[in-house]
Amino acid sequence: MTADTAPRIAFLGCGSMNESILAGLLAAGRAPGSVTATVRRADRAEELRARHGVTVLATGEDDAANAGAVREADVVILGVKPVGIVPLAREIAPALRPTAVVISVAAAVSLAMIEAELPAGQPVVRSMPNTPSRLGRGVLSISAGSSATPELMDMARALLAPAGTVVEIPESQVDALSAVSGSGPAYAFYLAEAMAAAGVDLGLDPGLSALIARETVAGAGFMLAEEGADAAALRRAVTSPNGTTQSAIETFEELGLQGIIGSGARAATARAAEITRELAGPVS
Ligand SMILES: NC(=O)C1=CN([C@@H]2O[C@H](COP(=O)(O)OP(=O)(O)OC[C@H]3O[C@@H](n4cnc5c(N)ncnc54)[C@H](O)[C@@H]3O)[C@@H](O)[C@H]2O)C=CC1
Ligand SMILES: O=C(O)[C@@H]1CCC=N1
Repeated sequence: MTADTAPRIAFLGCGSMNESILAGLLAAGRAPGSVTATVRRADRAEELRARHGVTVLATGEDDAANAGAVREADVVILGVKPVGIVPLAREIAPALRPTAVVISVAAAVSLAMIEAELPAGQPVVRSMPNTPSRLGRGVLSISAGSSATPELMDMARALLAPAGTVVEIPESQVDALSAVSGSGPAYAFYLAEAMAAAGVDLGLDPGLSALIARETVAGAGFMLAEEGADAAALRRAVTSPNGTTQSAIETFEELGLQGIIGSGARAATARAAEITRELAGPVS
């Protein structure tokens, strides 16, 4: 895709999440010239320019950086912390092209909260991505705002597809999806940390234990990524009857690990709802 034909994208707030999507799109061939990003700090802007070759504006240097980035954009991806989304939408509203699609990747900020700040009819999409988007292996949900037509959702799907698997869901399911795939990479990394700690406990050198835990979770991830993979079947293939793995899995079951993971996911959705309430402010 050349910079001339590709939709022009503005990434507003380019931290952990938006940089992951940006990197995924660039790795798949998107032209750096079709992208502008904004961040707060000049040193972070320089880092992103050096790493990705895209235009990056720093709000710390230029108050009008966000407005400047969106003026020519066909797609605007809001990637600041949830508390910053509504003020950012308000800030860019006068500079948006009427046809520009605004995609928010923020947890807990509803389509209605964003739409309320934008000109009537501005198309808005809510997305819940995850950081493996950087490798083109993300999961990215999309949910349509009130002015997002099916054609526009097809466009959003095609735009994000190079970053990973795109699934369209009703907005009511975003918090649940976020508890599985949005936060999920952290659960997998946490598992790798726990396995490394277990190895050290069993007497392994810490460096060796970290290496084998990391490579094992990554290797298992590659197997899960194969066409038609089934997590339970893959697990059974490792678990010899009356063998060592069976002992480990039975211990996990006895200690209620599945329930613990369920509780963690429920806590994530509860926190999302709580942040939404905090952002909405006191009901008068
Ligand atoms: N980190 C993750 O794995 C995921 C994050 N998200 C969502 O993505 C959003 C961003 O999260 P992270 O990337 O983790 O945060 P982050 O703190 O790494 O990135 C935020 C970036 O926004 C910049 N920023 C803040 N205010 C700005 C403004 N007014 N104008 C321009 N730039 C501004 C900051 O300088 C920073 O670079 C959040 O709303 C979060 O809910 C969603 C899914 C996964
Ligand atoms: O932790 C968070 O709030 C964000 C949303 C999903 C992943 N990270």
